[in-house]
Amino acid sequence: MKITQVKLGRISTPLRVPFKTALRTVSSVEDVIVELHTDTGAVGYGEAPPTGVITGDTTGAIIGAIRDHIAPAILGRGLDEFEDLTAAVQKALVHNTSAKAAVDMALWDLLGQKYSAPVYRMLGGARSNIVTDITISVNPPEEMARDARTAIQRGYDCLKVKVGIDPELDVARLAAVREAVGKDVKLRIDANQAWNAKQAVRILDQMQEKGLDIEFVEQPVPAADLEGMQYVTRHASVPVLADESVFSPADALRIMQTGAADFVNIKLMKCGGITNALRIASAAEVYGVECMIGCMLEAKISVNAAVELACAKKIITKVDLDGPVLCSEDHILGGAVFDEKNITISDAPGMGIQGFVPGKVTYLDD
Ligand SMILES: C[C@H](N)C(=O)N[C@@H](CCC(=O)O)C(=O)O
Ligand SMILES: [Mg+2]
Repeated sequence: MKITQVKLGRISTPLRVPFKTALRTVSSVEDVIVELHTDTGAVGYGEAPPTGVITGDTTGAIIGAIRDHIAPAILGRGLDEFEDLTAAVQKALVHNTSAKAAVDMALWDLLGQKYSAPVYRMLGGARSNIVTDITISVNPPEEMARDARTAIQRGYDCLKVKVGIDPELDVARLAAVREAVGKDVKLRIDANQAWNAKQAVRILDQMQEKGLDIEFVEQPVPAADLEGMQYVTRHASVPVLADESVFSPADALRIMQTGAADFVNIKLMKCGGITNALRIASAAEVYGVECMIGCMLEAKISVNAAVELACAKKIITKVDLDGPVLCSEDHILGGAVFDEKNITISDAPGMGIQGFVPGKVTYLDD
């Protein structure tokens, strides 16, 4: 099986409600789509969203990185040299992790198709169902309470609550959400780097003193502030999960070796795909650090790839793969079934993606 064409396209999917974090507000998911065509007729699918505020990747940069750097490194090469192919993707240029992730997942999709096996089974096959949380955007407390009630009505029992805009409102936000959902719903919070270390400890302690029962806090402090993160991990009454501080396997190792966080969030868009995500998962197994599998605002191809990883590895104990259920439409055929919180993996070879609803992708060469 040889790669004969790297085809790029764009797809836009509206969100049910605007998605708001301490870093950005958006009302649609905008993705670059990758198709790796082969001489056997098999097609590998990949996807990358431009999450500039976290990865630095823009739509233009993702397209340029794949078209001008990554595609020339893999075109004409065969799947038999899989390890060299995945290495060529990572070595084609520095940074640009979203572009690398899109191509890397398409290569894994092809590998599974070549050997007629679902990717999650090739990687470990720990389970075939997972349960995701759903994100509540950061807004005034009463609006967040309303959104939390809607999520409960949709069947979710674990909410990831965004905080960090006007931090003085954050305790009131969580109090409103807890009151709206009752005591049996899990609440985890994501500050997206908005606090400083001392402020984080104060806010988290206030939340726990009020009995708000927070499962963990995600990325309380700026990505580069590992000392701050370690301070929060040591002093706060709530466990800490590192997100924006962990891009590469080396970042993950540093966090694990220094105890700067209790858990790490693996996202394909930060680490450059399944290949590096597996390295992070292996390090986590060695250090006994549980992982979350997360996503950016992504549609179903790349979240489906993350589902493959989550279903393969038991060290992934927390799931934040709500991209598809935040969308009001699904333009992608095949892959995992996203039935609100319940995600069931496809048992088709590769990653099970079958293409797109006609007319929804704008191909760049057309
Ligand atoms: C969508 C997911 N639940 C999430 O919150 N992901 C990111 C932010 C993604 C984005 O801005 O696109 C996170 O910080 O965990
Ligand atoms: Mg996060």
